[in-house]
Amino acid sequence: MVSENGAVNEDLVKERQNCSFNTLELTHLLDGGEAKTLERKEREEYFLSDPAFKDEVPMEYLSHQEQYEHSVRKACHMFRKLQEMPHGSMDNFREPPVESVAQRIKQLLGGMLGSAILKDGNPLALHYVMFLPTLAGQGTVEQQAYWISRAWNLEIVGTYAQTELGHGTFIRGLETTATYDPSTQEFVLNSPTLTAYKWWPGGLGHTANYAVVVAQLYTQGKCHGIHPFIVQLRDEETHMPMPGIIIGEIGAKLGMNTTNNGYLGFKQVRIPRENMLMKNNKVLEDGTYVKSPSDKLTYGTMMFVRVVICQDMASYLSKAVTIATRYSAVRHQSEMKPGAPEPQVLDYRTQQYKLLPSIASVFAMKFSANWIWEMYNVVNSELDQGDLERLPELHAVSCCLKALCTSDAASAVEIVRLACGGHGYMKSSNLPSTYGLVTAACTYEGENTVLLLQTARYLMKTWQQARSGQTLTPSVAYLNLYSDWRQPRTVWENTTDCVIKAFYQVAAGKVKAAAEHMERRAKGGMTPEDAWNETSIELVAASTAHCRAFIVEKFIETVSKTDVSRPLQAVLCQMAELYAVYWLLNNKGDFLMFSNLSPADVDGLQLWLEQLLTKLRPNAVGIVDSFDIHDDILASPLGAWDGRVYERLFEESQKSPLNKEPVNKSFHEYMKPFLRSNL
Ligand SMILES: Cc1cc2nc3c(=O)[nH]c(=O)nc-3n(C[C@H](O)[C@H](O)[C@H](O)COP(=O)(O)OP(=O)(O)OC[C@H]3O[C@@H](n4cnc5c(N)ncnc54)[C@H](O)[C@@H]3O)c2cc1C
Repeated sequence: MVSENGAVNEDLVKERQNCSFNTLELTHLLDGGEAKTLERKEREEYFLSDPAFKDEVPMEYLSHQEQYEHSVRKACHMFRKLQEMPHGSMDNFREPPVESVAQRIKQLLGGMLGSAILKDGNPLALHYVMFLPTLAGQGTVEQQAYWISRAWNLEIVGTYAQTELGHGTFIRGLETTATYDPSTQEFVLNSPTLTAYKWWPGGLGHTANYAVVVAQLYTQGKCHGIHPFIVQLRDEETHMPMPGIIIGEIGAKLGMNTTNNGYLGFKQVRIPRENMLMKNNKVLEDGTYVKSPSDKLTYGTMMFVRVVICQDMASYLSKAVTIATRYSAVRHQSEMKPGAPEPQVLDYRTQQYKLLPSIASVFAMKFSANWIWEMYNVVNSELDQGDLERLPELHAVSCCLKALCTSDAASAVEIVRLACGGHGYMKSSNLPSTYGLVTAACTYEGENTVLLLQTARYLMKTWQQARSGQTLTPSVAYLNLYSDWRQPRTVWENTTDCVIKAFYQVAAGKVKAAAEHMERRAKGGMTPEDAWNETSIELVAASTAHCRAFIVEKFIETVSKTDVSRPLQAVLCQMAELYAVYWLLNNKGDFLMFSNLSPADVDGLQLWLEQLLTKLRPNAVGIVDSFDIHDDILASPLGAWDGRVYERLFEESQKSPLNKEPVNKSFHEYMKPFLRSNL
């Protein structure tokens, strides 16, 4: 039913009336408390009410070049506003004090506010996300004092240039060289081949004037592997490329078209010795190389970035499911019963199956990101005391969690986009650009398959330890418990305890199978490397099962411990169960093979899934409303709070430049002569 006079759509009004819990309570829970919700809303109001961020013509109708120019304008305005943002207005009466500038920057670059202002990527993002943290993490105290203050005050704009045309994952294979010349105390940077050109860094094309460049270090005739160097790319006044710097943008991509990803080649470019970031390894004036005692210290930044990625994935997905769920409540289609009115598409079981598990995934990602953040802090404080024991475990968990959160988010965004039928294919729905942003994260900061294989390496090691009877660290302790999956089966029960156990049984079974198959290959005469490669499909599957098991466990554990009202508790538990049963049924072969599940139990599980969908259906709109996403952040006619889907879609269509004139000149230039010539 279409609303009159701009009122809220009647279906949405009904949905909201039928919601069984207090949506504000869930909003506060997700934000981390009422004060945080208020802070968020103030921040959103401060930025989103600014007319400088509004587009007269939607960005997608601009040329590539215009899109870039608008993005730079918006990005500069965004960070200027951030600097001017009142810091203390709330300090006097709010505890804890208002968020730090670093937190605000994170919000401005993240999946909510950031993607509302710049839908297709921010050309200044890398300056904050990678350039500054690398200076902080890898520079000496003197280097930090000089470079961080210049970067922080935006006297210079930087990026992080690691990936090359020829190498991404395999960073030891990078070809850019930095050769030390003791006679001038300079490094000479060179790109010996085309494949040595840097390729991908955000902001590199036309935005940054400096970069941290990762290159093979040569001194005294010897290669010491890859190291980071600060290189000036462009003149600070004219922005012209510096001598010997070959620089530009890599071109249009599936998404993120305004991040200005660039290429960079060096022709014997000289930089002072002091521009090598020397917190860990050093080159002395005479060219002597001094190696750091431990290079594990850079793990911290990597892990921090992965946690942030998981949080961002939850944000992007929460936007997509809000759009698709509100639309599904407003959209009526077909006849369920002959002659009956067309139902809301949300009432179709298959539609619920597309939307509700995707909504549940948002919670799963948020809770597991919180959990790994706590683990990160514990392990970091242990590191300060010289205790490195849990570092490999944290590394393994962060790798697979980044991989699953990004790949789940990418498939869920696509599922809910399809759930919006044709309208989901419209750029204006904001679902295509959301997909572009999310799927990129499957590749950057560690390609997902490669990350899962890193977790697998850890699992293979711990598997050997389990076999030799050693006690294992918490996230892999299940390998001790379920190492023998051929032990007699016990009775299956549709309970969360039984389900969690089953996920771990599957993970243990898959770890064991991969380990045994690798061993068998090695015994058959294969080199360990070949055996690894031959077994890698199963290794990736083992990592995935391991990660899914702890996401399920953390989800169920978190909701059972959360102190909330009973109606909300019920909804959260249903979400956690739905998430678990959905993934269980999606992989039932594994569960039949490795857990207590038998074929006779599958019908019961299917019924459980359907019952959960039925229970959650009346709260679907309420749950996405609780995400409390500002209409300007959703930026979608399908998902706005008032549900005026058709009016808004039509309004959006009017923004197409083609509709500015009744007849396009191409009719007279091409069509008419063509049509006439056929007479
Ligand atoms: C949007 C975006 C932004 C980016 N921003 C930056 C940036 O700011 N700075 C920067 O330096 N880089 C950046 N990158 C580059 C990014 O880090 C690399 O794309 C990434 O590391 C993967 O490397 P690759 O593209 O060379 O893929 P490859 O490593 O060539 O991977 C190709 C395929 O080979 C497989 N593969 C590779 N190695 C193995 C292995 N050991 N075992 C099994 N399979 C393997 C992979 O799984 C994949 O399927 C960005 C990339 C994207 C998409």
